[in-house]
Amino acid sequence: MQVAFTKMHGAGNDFVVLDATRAPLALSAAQLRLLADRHFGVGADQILLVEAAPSPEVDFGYRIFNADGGEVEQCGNGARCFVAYVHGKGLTAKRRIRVQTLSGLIEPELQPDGRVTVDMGAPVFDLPRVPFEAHGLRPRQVDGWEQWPLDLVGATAWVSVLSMGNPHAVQRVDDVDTAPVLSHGPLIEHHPRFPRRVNAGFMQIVDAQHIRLRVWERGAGETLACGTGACAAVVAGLRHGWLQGAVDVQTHGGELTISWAGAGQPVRMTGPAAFVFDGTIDLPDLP
Ligand SMILES: N[C@@H](CCC[C@H](N)C(=O)O)C(=O)O
Repeated sequence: MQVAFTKMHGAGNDFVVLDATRAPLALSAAQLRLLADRHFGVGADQILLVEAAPSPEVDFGYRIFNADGGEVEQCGNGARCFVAYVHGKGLTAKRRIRVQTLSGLIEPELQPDGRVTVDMGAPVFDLPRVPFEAHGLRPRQVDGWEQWPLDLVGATAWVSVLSMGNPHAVQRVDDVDTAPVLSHGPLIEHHPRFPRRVNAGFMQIVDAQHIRLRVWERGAGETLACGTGACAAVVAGLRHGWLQGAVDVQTHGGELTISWAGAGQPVRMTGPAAFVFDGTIDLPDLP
């Protein structure tokens, strides 16, 4: 099967974007893994599927698949690339669109300078909805909000737990360059307290308006940036009182700006979205 695609990235978090607005596109998990494979396929952290609006209230449907082929609820950097894609490919003239994801509605808006701002919706702190199994665990209060202990092999990671539509465990570290992202990231991702696995964030506070962040992503490993991870880290930092106002998040792939006005309010994320190239790939039938 010949599949046309567009390669994009948002702050180095890279995507294969597929247009399924005119005809449905059903790819198996193995085909998605091949598309994402950096040696045998195109290469991407996530595959984004652009679909026709599933209801009159929205402009498009948006499905997201991790490099491991699993479908997920939300992708922040992908949301910025999504609006740049539908606008750039002439699928809509609108600069602000309403998009249905698995975890709800988001509203990305293309700015005059080419950057994109996304209303990512409100963060969720209700632990069963993350989902996080806290029974029998004792949290500690740190600067006004709880952190939870995760037993790793020979170590304990204290994490703030929340959902940005997808699950996040954020820990504060002194220095992201020396943080155990590659060794602890996979252990946190697969920790039994997270029944649907989790994205593991490692946040260094530079000052009240700046953080450095690395994220070990569920289903993709460490990426150059994670949009929902940046939102989750800033929300955690604001709740703990370590941050104030709009916060610049420095990742290995670029900078994002995140703001959040408090409980029940949506998180707003601004950052870049870039086209890399268009192509087609001959995808074999893979069950
Ligand atoms: N790169 C993303 C998040 C993609 C999904 C994530 N790995 C998950 O499994 O929840 C972003 O920019 O938010």
